[in-house]
Amino acid sequence: MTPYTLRVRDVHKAYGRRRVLRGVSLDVPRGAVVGLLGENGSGKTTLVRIVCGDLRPDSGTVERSGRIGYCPQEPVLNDELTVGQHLRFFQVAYGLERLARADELLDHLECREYRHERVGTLSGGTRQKLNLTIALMHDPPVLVLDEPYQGFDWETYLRFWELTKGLRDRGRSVLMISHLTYDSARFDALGRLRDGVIRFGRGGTEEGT
Ligand SMILES: Nc1ncnc2c1ncn2[C@@H]1O[C@H](COP(=O)(O)OP(=O)(O)OP(=O)(O)O)[C@@H](O)[C@H]1O
Repeated sequence: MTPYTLRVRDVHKAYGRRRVLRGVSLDVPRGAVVGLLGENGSGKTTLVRIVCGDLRPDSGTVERSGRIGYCPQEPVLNDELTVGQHLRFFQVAYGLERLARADELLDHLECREYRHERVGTLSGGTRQKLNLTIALMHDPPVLVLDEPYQGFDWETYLRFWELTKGLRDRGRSVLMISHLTYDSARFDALGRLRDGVIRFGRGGTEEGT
């Protein structure tokens, strides 16, 4: 069995003449949390979309074992539906028998009380908690989180990292886009996307954007 649950090799992607990715390679081992930094427009979202299978690379390969959980930067939620209705929708989409993991996540993020609220009435931080819950509720082996703590207050931010530690301990592989300099020590490895390629340092050794 491969020690990697996500492996990206020599990925290239251009939009017309703009060559955004010029040979990106990346491994996310089991039980590792890998951070990805990069300036605005460096190609992070392009790479994430390719990893998730939402966009085809011009060349190169992406291998991943099993399902993926994707937490996009902009929550894709329906304002007219309640939190609970979103969870039921994704329960069916993911083919889950029960919502036990979703309930656990809502409890951990302290937002179970919003279960019957329409999403259109929620604060930005609470919408983001739901966004994250949806990405994690089917407990996939590979997670791609695009600035997952946007809008979180400090307590929730710390809870988020407790949650991430739990994912690491259970052997999940996490690729996380981050913009925060003080985050860097929390990653097992940290890559910076610049000029179309990723250069790696160990977590805690790389400067922020
Ligand atoms: N669909 C598209 N068509 C043409 N150009 C695109 C498209 N998507 C992205 N780009 C361009 O590709 C480059 C990389 O964009 P991308 O969104 O991947 O960067 P990013 O690192 O995620 O940026 P940010 O930090 O601002 O979110 C940018 O110059 C952007 O304008």
